Amino acid sequence: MSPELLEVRGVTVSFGGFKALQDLSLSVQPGSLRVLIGPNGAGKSTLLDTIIGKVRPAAGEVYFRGEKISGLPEHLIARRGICRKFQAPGVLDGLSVRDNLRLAVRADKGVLASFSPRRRQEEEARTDELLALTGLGERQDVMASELAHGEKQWLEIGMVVAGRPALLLLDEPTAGMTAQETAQTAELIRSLAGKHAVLVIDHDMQFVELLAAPVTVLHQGQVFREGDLDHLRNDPDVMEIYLGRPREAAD
Ligand SMILES: Nc1ncnc2c1ncn2[C@@H]1O[C@H](COP(=O)(O)OP(=O)(O)OP(=O)(O)O)[C@@H](O)[C@H]1O
Repeated sequence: MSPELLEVRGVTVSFGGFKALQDLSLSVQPGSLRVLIGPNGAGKSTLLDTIIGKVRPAAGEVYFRGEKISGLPEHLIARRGICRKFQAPGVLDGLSVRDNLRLAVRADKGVLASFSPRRRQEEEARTDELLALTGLGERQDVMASELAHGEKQWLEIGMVVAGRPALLLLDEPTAGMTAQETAQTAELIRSLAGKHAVLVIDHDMQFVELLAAPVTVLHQGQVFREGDLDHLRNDPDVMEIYLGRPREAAD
């Protein structure tokens, strides 16, 4: 039995004649944190689209907990425990932070569950946990519409986590954030690892550094390198493809 949570095996994705992913293989272990980087058009978003079932591979398969999921419809893949942030129910601006999180907890447990007093208590306890996780405890009574950009992103992450995904996919979670918000987001994501496997795409190298996780570099639809950021940053071939300029210029 494979110890991997997710296994992408030899996946090729074609758009017309163009291969956005070419015989790509990658695996993610339970509770691990991994970062995907690569130049524009490397295939990062296409890879996430393929994992969640939005895009079907022309060749190769995706396995989750040892079972083949490629070819399944998106909602069935989501039900198995894979969630990409934008698939989650959106934040309701007219509700408080706490009410938004409680709704997400309730959606996870099922509507009928909230009628039992014991379940109501569990719901509140889980909501408290998510407030602590997202660092939004002091903001719990604030309307979502009043939140700063970073806080809203943390709320969204909290709402996704309410569904207890085994694998969480985050596409540029720090876009538009201040340096301080970015640092807090890195801390939040690191605290998710262990309980959830997390695969993060980002272009912001300071953020990637703060995540302190193994990095996979994609290039032209293939895995180009894997390793830690320090190592990759000193790899002239990575510099060349990542900066899109000849090695001499990068030097
Ligand atoms: N639906 C589509 N139809 C045709 N081509 C597509 C489609 N989606 C992506 N592509 C192409 O596939 C390649 C990979 O795109 P993808 O968005 O996965 O790259 P990326 O690494 O996420 O890039 P970025 O960092 O710019 O978001 C690009 O050349 C893109 O133009």
